Amino acid sequence: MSAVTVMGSGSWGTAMALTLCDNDHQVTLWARRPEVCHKINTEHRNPDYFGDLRLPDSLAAVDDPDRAMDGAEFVVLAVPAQSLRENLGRWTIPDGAIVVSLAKGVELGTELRMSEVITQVTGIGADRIAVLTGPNLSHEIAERQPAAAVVASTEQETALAVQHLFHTATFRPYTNNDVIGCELAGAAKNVIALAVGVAAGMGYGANSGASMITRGLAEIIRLGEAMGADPHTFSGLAGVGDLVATCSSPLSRNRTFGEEIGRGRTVAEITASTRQVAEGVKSCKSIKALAEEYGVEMPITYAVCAVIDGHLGPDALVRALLSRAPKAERT
Ligand SMILES: NC(=O)C1=CN([C@@H]2O[C@H](COP(=O)(O)OP(=O)(O)OC[C@H]3O[C@@H](n4cnc5c(N)ncnc54)[C@H](O)[C@@H]3O)[C@@H](O)[C@H]2O)C=CC1
Ligand SMILES: O=C(CO)COP(=O)(O)O
Repeated sequence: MSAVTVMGSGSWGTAMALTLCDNDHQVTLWARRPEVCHKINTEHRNPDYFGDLRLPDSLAAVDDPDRAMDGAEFVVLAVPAQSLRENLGRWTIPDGAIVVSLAKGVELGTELRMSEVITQVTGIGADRIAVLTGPNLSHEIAERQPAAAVVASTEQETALAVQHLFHTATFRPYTNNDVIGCELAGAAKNVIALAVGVAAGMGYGANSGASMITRGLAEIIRLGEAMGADPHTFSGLAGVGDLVATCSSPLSRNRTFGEEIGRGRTVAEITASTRQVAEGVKSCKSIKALAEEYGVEMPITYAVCAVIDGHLGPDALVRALLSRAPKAERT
């Protein structure tokens, strides 16, 4: 049994906390809002994210970050990507703790991956950081539906420790040492899910979705290879696996956000109507900046940025992609 603290009590932090409780770890969940802590501690529910789902009695919620992390051997970071730097700046991660990053985003302005932000702000070395990613829609995980995942770390011992930490009867993490590929894949698939959602919202069917998923994968691989990722990572759970799950599922916030755009709502309207994060709405810009930096073509990502910025309507997005100059598939 290990002492684990999950920092962030939204959908994914809560689902991972209950998975860790299923493994009999001593789990503390940090929630910003005292009323969320109260509900978790007294009613064993987090209704903003999981309706009536009963959380394990052993799960303790705390609203003070220092108290939440006191004595933690593992600290699991589950706040949105664009808030990670600010939060880490306020927190003190216990000496020696292994840090697990859950956020799927690339920081705006710096274009840093989450593990890089963690090292930059806390000074914690890459050998004590792991990234957990893969096809893991939180509601399915919270219902204990079977799923696989990837734990990536440059340090094999860290990857193995985190794999062991999370491995339950229904949740099966594999290890991987390609942190760049795993993090990039997790962030970039959200952008492709926005595009697939736009097409779905406009009434297009499976052919359009599959075409965007496949060409989306091609542009993610192009960027990944330029950044030094292992191309094999993209045919694994962090790549194709997460891309297919996110782009196909009505549970995906990114796909749903795209669908709403496809139906004619504005980005401002959709953002105002949900408290949940759709990381691709911001990360599309940092991924576009990476594409520019590495000189890689990412037409779907560029078109998504134009739609999010209001420069392109949903129908123009589809036209823009189809009217590009004809080319061979493997380029
Ligand atoms: N929900 C899912 O199915 C999965 C989510 N992820 C990733 O996990 C990360 C967190 O996502 P979710 O938990 O799903 O989001 P969410 O929107 O459900 O919850 C976000 C949580 O962070 C808190 N939060 C928001 N802004 C904050 C700030 N500035 N400072 C501190 N806390 C803040 C919210 O109060 C909430 O507790 C994202 O990067 C997402 O891509 C990864 C895999 C699955
Ligand atoms: O990352 C996810 C599934 O693996 C969750 O996707 P959304 O953030 O689009 O809901």
